[in-house]
Amino acid sequence: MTSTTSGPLLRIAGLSSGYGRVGVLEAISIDVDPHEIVVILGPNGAGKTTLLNSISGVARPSAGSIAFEGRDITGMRPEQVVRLGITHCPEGRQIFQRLTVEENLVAAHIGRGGKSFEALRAEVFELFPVLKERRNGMASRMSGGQQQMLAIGRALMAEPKLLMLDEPSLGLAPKIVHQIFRIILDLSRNGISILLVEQNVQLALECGDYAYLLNTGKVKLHGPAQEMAAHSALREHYLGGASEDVLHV
Ligand SMILES: Nc1ncnc2c1ncn2[C@@H]1O[C@H](COP(=O)(O)OP(=O)(O)OP(=O)(O)O)[C@@H](O)[C@H]1O
Repeated sequence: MTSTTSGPLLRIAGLSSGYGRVGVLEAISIDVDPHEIVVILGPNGAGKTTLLNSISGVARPSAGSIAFEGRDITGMRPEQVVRLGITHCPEGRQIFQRLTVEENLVAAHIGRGGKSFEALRAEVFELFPVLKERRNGMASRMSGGQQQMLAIGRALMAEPKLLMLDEPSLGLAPKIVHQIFRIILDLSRNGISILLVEQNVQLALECGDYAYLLNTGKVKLHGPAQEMAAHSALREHYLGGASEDVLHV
């Protein structure tokens, strides 16, 4: 196992994965380059969350490999994966509802990258001033948008090199969604690579660099985000009935 800084940050090659005997992903190959926002699209049940779960060590790969910075992390336990610099911000936010904003941030600080809790908290408060205002308030009392901000803030406390976001716009008002996407772009400009699962196809492709379309556990289409946005097959896939071939835009 060698570690290298050239090549993709994350390389998934021929990955099959699922839960116990339930196979979900079939021979998936995906790359995320440093500083890139890579978007994962696909209808309900396509396997998008399973992909993130496989990277973060929650779902078990049965074939293929996952390499991060050139190091094989296939099948590693979640706490090891986080320590290497991959943070998963799950769908549904999963913050500690009965803790305050501040307590949520404390719980997420694992001392991975060397920055102090205070320094990281200051960065999170700068990105999300509302979290500073509500730092002593109970998480459960916050709006959906504020809870999503807290979920991202928590993920940042682990100083990720790769941040995986699972449907961060789900259930949020358009104004808040745009705010969240602006933050995602800022994070990527600051050097964090992003793997973004998103149902808001248009916004995700506007913000992303490269995109993959999953359906029934397979990559059906992939290419630069701008070209994907113009691709009629993308629409067909959402409506069903597209060809079984993998199309490379
Ligand atoms: N814990 C689990 N155990 C067994 N099967 C699961 C589990 N979680 C998900 N699945 C199954 O895996 C398949 C893919 O689910 P997954 O959540 O990865 O899809 P998705 O693309 O993220 O969809 P959604 O947009 O609905 O979240 C589905 O058929 C689902 O029923």
